[in-house]
Order: sequence, then structure tokens, then C-alpha cells
Amino acid sequence: MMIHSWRRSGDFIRSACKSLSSFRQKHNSMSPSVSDLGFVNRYESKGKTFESNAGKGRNTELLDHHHHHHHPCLGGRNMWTMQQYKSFGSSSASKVQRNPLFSSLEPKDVSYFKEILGEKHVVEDEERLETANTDWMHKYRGSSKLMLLPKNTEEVSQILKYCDSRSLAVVPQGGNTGLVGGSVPVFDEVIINVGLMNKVLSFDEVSGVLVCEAGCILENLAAFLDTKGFVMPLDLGAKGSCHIGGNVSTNAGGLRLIRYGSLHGTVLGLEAVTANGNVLDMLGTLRKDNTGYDLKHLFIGSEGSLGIVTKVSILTQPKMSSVNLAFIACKDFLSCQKLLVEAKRNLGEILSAFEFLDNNSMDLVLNHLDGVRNPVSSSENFYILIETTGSGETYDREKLEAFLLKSLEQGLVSDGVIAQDINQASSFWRIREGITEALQKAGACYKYDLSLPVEEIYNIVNDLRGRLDGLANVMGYGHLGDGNLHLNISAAEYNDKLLGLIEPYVYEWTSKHRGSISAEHGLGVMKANEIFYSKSPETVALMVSLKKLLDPKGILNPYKVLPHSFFSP
Ligand SMILES: O=C(O)CC[C@@H](O)C(=O)O
Ligand SMILES: [Zn+2]
Repeated sequence: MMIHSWRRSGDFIRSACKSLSSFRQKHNSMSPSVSDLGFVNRYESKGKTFESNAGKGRNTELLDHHHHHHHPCLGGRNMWTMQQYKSFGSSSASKVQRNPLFSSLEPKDVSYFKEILGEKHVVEDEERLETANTDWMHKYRGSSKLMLLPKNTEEVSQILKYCDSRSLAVVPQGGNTGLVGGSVPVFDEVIINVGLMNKVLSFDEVSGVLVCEAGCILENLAAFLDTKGFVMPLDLGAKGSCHIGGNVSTNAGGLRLIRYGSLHGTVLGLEAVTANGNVLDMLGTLRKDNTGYDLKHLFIGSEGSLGIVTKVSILTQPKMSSVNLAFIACKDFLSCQKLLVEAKRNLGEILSAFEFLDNNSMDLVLNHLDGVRNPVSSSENFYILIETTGSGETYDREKLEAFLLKSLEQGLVSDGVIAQDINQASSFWRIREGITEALQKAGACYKYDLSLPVEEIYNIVNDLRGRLDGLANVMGYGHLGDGNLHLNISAAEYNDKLLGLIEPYVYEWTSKHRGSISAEHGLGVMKANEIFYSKSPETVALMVSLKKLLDPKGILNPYKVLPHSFFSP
């Protein structure tokens, strides 16, 4: 059994920061104008055809959406009420209408599900449904009357086959920790929660390949692997409740992506059930397999819109004996940026995390979470967490210490401390991982999850801060090592004026710098309509074709991922 070794090291002595030479600023080309978007979509299902158009001249909704983004556009059949709009705090979500081609749940449906699943796996209890209908931030709320708890792939298949034949929409749900409204119903979709499918099926200690069911909780898998001397290639703040199936379906990134890469690399295979109940066995365990199209990738990150992931095989890594974590203060963002470049160069293969938070994020955590304190003695503008993971205890520690001392001398770092034991390390991680929880406690929160060139990443925070001029608290933090910024705007309550200042500004800014409007959280219902900021019309058209092929009636997690016009005939 291997143990973590958190080594004592000399604390850093604060030193005056030296000025730094500027990094060359990159100039990015403009993205195509939104009015160039041409997109027509015919959506056929068993004799019925409906058309949804988005783009030049045909459909005004998408264009209207871009040009008058915060326009509530309320009224009419199936439209949400103003109350709902306010509580959702998202102009995008307010656009969606229930697809009238979907059936409503009838008593005969409930009877059928009870027959195939057993009474206790068909949930009609109001309290449990309330929880399942509501997302973790309490921002998105559906009105589903039914949650199903299948115990195996065969049951998932039977459920989907039936729902498809009855035109009943469904939402696959795991730990319900998503942040973009992707894991809860928008209207009355039947919730399929795979939480009972939580078995480890096999673990090969030679290859390190773990095969398990989709409902396994990430932390439980990590604990299982720990007993075998292995680690999951994925780690994130929600690990105590999120499911591996949900992680795969959303292509979750997390804290160790810089080391182990994305799930597109570490998921070696999976099993998924498509809308008609077809079970696709792609549960390979091979590193290399070039036999035609690698279709598993369609189910990684498609947010349950093409099928329900029921099993996963994932490549895990041997657990290393030496883990070190440093908590560092930096006076400006340019220093953070330079420190990242230096960390990659100096720490190389032992670097396993490079995370950052700004002063506003730190203050938020200190104000809203109990028992948290700033590990460095004085307040600074930025904080960085650098983790190393390796097999050479002395080597790793000396490497990290030498690197930090050098950075201190160069003026890149103004203060820092290396965790002396595992408790101290946990308390450092608590600060970074606790930001989302602190934001939830602070009140209303507009969340953005952006990929941007590292050189540009903090400019959007500054620009937005200037634009909001004290109206709300703007925070920047995230996976700096992966170019992923979590931009969060916290306010006492959701309000249209504030939202109008934030959107589409943030999306346009991101698109202009050729970033992505969703780095790792997905599009969900929140950003489904914004897909064109990051994908070309031709690409979205192909996505729509794939959706129609795998889910002709569109019953799988509707109103998510693809533009809302697709779901509103
Ligand atoms: O709350 C957020 O926006 C980010 C959540 C999560 O992705 C994180 O990195 O902490
Ligand atoms: Zn994140």
C-alpha cells in the first residue's frame, strides 16, 4: 500500500516583486459574423415532418436572440412565465418551447414501467422528484412527474424503446452536479437515473483498465483504485456525488487533465443505448483499435443527447508515492502566465495540476465557507496551486522547492507555502474546490466556463469588471494549465439589467478571441442556443444529422446542446 507523502519545506519569504518583461500579445482575428449563420433543419419522425430553421431570412429566433439577447420573448403557448424566466436568470433558456410532438405521461406508462422495473424503482414521490427536477445551483427546474431507476443495461434499453414508441422525452441523470441545466428536465421529461448501476465489473492490474457501470460515483472508483495502487485519470470538486457515466457524457475535465489528458483519451470503450433501445457494445479495453470509425467519441461529451452511457472502460494510472502541493501568491496575471510556462519547463512530467484563483474568489471562499484560511500570510491579487506527482520523494520535493525559490528570485512569485501533510494539502484544495459551493451560498450566480488563449484569459475578467462597474462581483478562477477560465458573476439576485450587460458580451468576446464558450461544463440548456459562437454552421448541421440518425424523434435530453429552434417546430 502506497502512501502520500506531504513533505515539510521551508516557507517562502515574501520578497518585493520585480517588474517583468511583457509577453508578446497575440492578436486574434475576428470570428464570422452571426448574421452569416445559415441553418435549415428538417426533422422527420414516423410520418410527421417538422422544420426548424435558423439563419438568414428564414428564422428570426436565432438572429433575434443574438441581436436582442436579453429580450425575454415571453407569451404564447408553452412559453415559460416571467417568474420562471427570472428564477432561471438565463435569457437563452427562456426561448425554449415544449416540443408539442412529445406525448404527456399517462397512467398506462407508469404501469408499464412498474411492470418492467418493479414498483420501488419507479419514483412518483414529490419530494424525491423535486430534488431530481432541480439542478445543483437551484437555477434550472423542470416539472417531471416520473423518475425511473433501471438496474441494468437491459432495463435502460426497454425503457428507451418504450419511450421512443410513445414519443415520451427523457433526461438521463447521474449525480446531478451539472452547472448548465443539462441534467434536469426542462419540462416534463421522464428522468432516467442510473444510480443503481454502480458496480465495478473488472479491473486489470496489468493494463490498469477499469470497467464499470455508469452509475459509479467518481470518489468510490478512486477509493477502489487506491486499494489496488492506481488512480483515476479524472478528479473534480463534485467527485463525492458525480457519476462516471455523467462525467463521460459531459466530457468532464477537472483538476488533473493537464497530467492525464481528456476523457477522449482515457476512455477506452463504452456501452451506450440509443433512443430505439439498441445497445451499442463499444466496451473495448484496448489502447489501439483502428477498425473503422471510433464511435465511442460521439457519446463522450454529447450530454446524453445521442444515447445513454451504461458502461465505461477507462485507463487508470499507477498511484505515485510522492505528491506535493504548493500554494502560491502572485501579484499580477502576467506572473501567473509566466509561472505556468516555467512550471511546464522545470517540473515537466511531475507536474499534475496548475490551478488559479483571483483575490475576489479567495475573499468569497473566506466569507462563505467555514474553517478556511488563506495559507499565505498576506492578501495578493492571484493565487496558484501547483501539484507534483511522481515516484522520487526527494527528487520531486527538491525540484518543486528549487522551482519556487527560482520563481521567487525572478519576482514571479511573491509568497508561497508547500503543504506539510495531507491535511494541509486538503485545506489548500478546499479553497480551490470550494469556490463553486461558496458561489452557490452567495446568492445569484451567472456562470461561464471558457477556453481562451492563456495570454488573454484574464483580460475578459478585467473587461467585464469595468463594464459592470461594481454592479456585481466578478470572479475568475480555473484550470489555468489547460487554458480554462471559470468566469463567475455573483449578485444578490438574478436581474435582467445585469444579464443584459453580461450576455452576449461574454460570448462575443470569447468568439472574437477564438475561444470556446464551454470548456468542460457542456452546453446544457443554458448555452444550447449559443453553440454558433464556437461551432461553424456546417458543423452544427452535421451534428443535427447525427442527432436525427440516432434519435429520430428527439426524445433524448431534448432542448440541450443543439439550438432551441431544433426542438421547437
Ligand atoms: O463553479 C464553476 O464555475 C466551476 C466548477 C468546476 O468546474 C471547477 O473547476 O471548480
Ligand atoms: Zn472546472
